[in-house]
Amino acid sequence: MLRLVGLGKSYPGFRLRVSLEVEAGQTLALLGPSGSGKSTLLRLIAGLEAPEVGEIWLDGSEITFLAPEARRVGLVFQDYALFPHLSVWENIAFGLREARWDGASIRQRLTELLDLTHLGPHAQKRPHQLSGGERQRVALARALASRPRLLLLDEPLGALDLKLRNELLWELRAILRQTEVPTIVVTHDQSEAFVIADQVALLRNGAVVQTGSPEQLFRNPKNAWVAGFLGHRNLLSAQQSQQVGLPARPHLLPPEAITLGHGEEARVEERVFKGFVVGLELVWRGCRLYLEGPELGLRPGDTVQLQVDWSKVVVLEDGPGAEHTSLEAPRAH
Ligand SMILES: Nc1ncnc2c1ncn2[C@@H]1O[C@H](COP(=O)(O)OP(=O)(O)OP(=O)(O)O)[C@@H](O)[C@H]1O
Repeated sequence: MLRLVGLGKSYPGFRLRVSLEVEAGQTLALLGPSGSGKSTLLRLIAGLEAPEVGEIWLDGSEITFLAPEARRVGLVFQDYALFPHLSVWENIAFGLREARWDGASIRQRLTELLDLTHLGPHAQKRPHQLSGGERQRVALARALASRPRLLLLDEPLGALDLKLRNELLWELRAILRQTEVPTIVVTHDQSEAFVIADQVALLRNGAVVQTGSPEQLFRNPKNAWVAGFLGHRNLLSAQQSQQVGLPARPHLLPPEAITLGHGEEARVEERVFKGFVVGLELVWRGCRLYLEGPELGLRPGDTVQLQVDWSKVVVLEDGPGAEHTSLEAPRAH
């Protein structure tokens, strides 16, 4: 198990302070906008940088100032950093040879890893003869080879195109589920974090804003910033909340709180075709709401009945830094 206690590092205009825990066998996604400190935190844990304050504990012993190679931490970088002149087999075996494993143990470990990552048929190829996804799996197998106590992945799907990312996301999830090694994955993509991770830590300006399982975070975001970053749309300010009859503090109307087809009248302002779903922008009690769902044949100017289940409305924390700024959201909807 990994435990970070008040771990801190500063750069001009930036200050990181983080306390976190990752349990054995769990995958934690470090999610946050660009510049929030994800890579800095990963570098501190890997020992590539020294912290100014705080402690790092791994399996009950402190490793805060241990040399990187003494930490038994497996690292996968965004560009995979494979050795171009070595075969898949040799890339994966490299660290084991350095650590003076005997030939029979190396062969046995390699067989296990090639099996786990389905790379058997590619064992004799060089990196340039592999697809992006295969290269990613080689990097993963290499990081896992010497049985690390912790696995760190920095934007593991970052370099790949969208279609491949989706495929590999599921492969990565399956491989991580099969390994007992606690893992930290850095990503700025909420959907990626949700597929891979058991726990998500949401980072902003060098601090953890909220941690929890993907469902906990999505269903109970702490404030409008968290909700907005996770892709929620129907965020009401204190004033808008009052306007629709709620107490004067920020609220979230999650999709499951809104049903169409009965209730009060709302006006359709915009309709956008998104492939599997249709997005509708509605005006209800003077507030704009956005909903996605199956095609209902509605067009701008139409009216539709809308009902809010008030028991499903989420109360959000107020205060400085809690508000949602769309510039930091991971992507436009
Ligand atoms: N070596 C360094 N010297 C000075 N400032 C640095 C250094 N490394 C990072 N920073 C600053 O620290 C802050 C956090 O950077 P970091 O790379 O950890 O963010 P990130 O969340 O990983 O961002 P991204 O998603 O863009 O990779 C940024 O403001 C960055 O400019």
